[in-house]
Amino acid sequence: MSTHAPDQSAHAPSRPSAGAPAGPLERERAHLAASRAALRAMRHDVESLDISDVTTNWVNAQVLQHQIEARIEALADLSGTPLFFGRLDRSDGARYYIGRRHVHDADGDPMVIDWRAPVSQPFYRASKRDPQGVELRRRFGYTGGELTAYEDERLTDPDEAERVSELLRREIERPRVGPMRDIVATIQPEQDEIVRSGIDGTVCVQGAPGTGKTAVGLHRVAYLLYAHRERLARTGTLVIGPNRSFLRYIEQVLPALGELAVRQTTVEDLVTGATGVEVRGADDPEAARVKGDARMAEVLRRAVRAGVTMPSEPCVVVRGSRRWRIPAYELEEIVRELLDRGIRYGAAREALPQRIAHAVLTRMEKAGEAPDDRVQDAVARNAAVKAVVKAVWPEVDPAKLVLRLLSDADFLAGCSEGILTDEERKAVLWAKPPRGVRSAKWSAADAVLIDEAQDLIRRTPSLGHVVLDEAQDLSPMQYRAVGRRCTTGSATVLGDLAQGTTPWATASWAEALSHLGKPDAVVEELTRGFRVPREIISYASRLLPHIAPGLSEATSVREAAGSLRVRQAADGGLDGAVTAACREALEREGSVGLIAADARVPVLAAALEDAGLPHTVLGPGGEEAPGVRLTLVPATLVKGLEYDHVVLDEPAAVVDGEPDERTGLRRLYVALTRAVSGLTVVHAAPLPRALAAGSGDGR
Ligand SMILES: Nc1ncnc2c1ncn2[C@@H]1O[C@H](COP(=O)(O)OP(=O)(O)OP(=O)(O)O)[C@@H](O)[C@H]1O
Repeated sequence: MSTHAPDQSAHAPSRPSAGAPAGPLERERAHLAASRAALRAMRHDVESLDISDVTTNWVNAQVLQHQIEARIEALADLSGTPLFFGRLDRSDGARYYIGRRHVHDADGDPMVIDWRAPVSQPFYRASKRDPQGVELRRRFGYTGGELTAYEDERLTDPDEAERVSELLRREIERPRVGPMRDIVATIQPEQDEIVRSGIDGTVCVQGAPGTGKTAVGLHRVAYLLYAHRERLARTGTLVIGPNRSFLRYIEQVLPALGELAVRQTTVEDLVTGATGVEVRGADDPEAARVKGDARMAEVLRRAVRAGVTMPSEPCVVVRGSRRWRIPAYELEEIVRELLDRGIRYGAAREALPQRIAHAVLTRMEKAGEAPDDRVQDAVARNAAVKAVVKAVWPEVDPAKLVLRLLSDADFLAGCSEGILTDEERKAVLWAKPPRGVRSAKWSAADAVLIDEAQDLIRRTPSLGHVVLDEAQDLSPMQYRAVGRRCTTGSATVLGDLAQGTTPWATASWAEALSHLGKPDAVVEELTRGFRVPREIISYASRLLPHIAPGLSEATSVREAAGSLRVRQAADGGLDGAVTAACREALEREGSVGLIAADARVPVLAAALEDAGLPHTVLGPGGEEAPGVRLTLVPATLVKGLEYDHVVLDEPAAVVDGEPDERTGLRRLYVALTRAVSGLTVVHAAPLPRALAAGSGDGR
């Protein structure tokens, strides 16, 4: 492999003069300029479309105009985003430039191929061992939108050794400012297999911090939208992340890949949106654990059906001069049959009048009448039939039902007999029941219960594909809520068992996938880390035996010696040492994250203020002011995020901020694995034993 850049190459490229034979870099720049011109022409063609002749009415014109505007937007040439990042020369003589989108010339011949097209696949997968018909793979390097370097791999040349791409290293180490970027130019083979796996199967990815799970999940959505655009346009896709600050961090990736219409949400926003309840309360850990337990699904199923009563009176339908009488025992048979069929409560309620009407019609036929469908419909709407339905199979409001379940001890006891213990019932019952659905201080777990109840009444529509990130933190009931949104579709489940910090954190993917309703999903493991330098990941991995003994330690593609510093502050000098570490980090390029136990955030914010260091404090909403490089991040919000330089304040306080030691050490593991280039740990209290142990290097 060889890398060529103006600053390294013996043949520093100069601008080609007209007619002079250009060097390789000039030729590539010329192709870039031609591709940009072709893209402008494609955009111009769409802009100059005249739709006045082809649309017959106003609505069609609006729809078409909207489509055209979307297409124009999609054809924008974003200045900071290179049109292509790679080239493949195949043994059969074909040459393809690989980029974020397809560009063709005036004759329709491709100038740039979409990275998701099948011909692009070898760009990501071909290797010396398996060249896949590729002779040369060229990667391009850009500086500020300018093509400045390229790197070649001759896959069929036996004399050329395989090594880590310099451009990949540079791409990973490019300072982070602002939100997450796409990795389309450097997707690795093991990641590409997940990105391009078929739409019909659910994939679960267990991966250590920084192995690219989030990146892979987002690129998979972009890939599926390309490969199955029509199907997914009909059925929809959804990305679910742990909180709003995380969603803000990732929100630019799909638009940068040309996908503007993918909804991104949290489980909480998903279920509150669907049920219309507002989360204004919080549960204590035990109540939350019980409410999130999968056994609650059966409790709710019983609760929903608890209102069904067996008829004690016959149903008498009067039509003209005749009376038709369905005895109570026959009505009971109908009701039992509907209960046994296990269909949704609401669907059964709609079917009941038709069943009763059918029984009436059977009698009419026996009496020599010849009633048709219209008569059946009329009977089903008869007041006597309606009265039976109302009494026997009452309408159920999901929020009211959950309200009753959590306020009425007898009702809860009846519905949870043999399922919950007395203590568990006590844990979930409201001490002071609210007066109504609106005044109730619903918790996040309550909203999930209401969503489950709603689904028992009416089927939740399924999407085509759902990506679930940081999945290890979901409760079984939350997995069910996500699962019912992809019953007829598929899912990509991403997570790390070692980073689970909820009381109900997933212990095994097999169990999680069964709650999700996808027990046959394939579980893949990613272990090659891209974010965290080797020295830092092995320091953090000291915690692994205590937090997830079964998991293997992540490796790192990057050796960045000197990236880890552990400093003991003098007594009373912690805040000063922390601000000093932040100041040092700010001397370097890139973003700086100061991570601290939530309880320490106000003190540190004041210390930064006193030290005159401009910063933003990350809140649940996730706002980070543009241009401010230092962010103070509460430990509970840092999952999934990353910073070029991390200053970690008082590890012992991070551990103590959690209800138990294992969760505390997991939180610490998350905090220790956010750094791309440097980590400075500052402590006054002794380091947690699991971290200090085995250091052997005087730390
Ligand atoms: N193939 C790649 N090329 C370049 N950068 C990559 C690649 N894969 C991952 N990265 C980068 O590594 C960093 C970590 O990726 P990502 O956040 O997706 O990891 P993760 O596994 O979700 O981490 P965590 O478990 O901490 O949430 C990101 O900056 C991402 O852009």
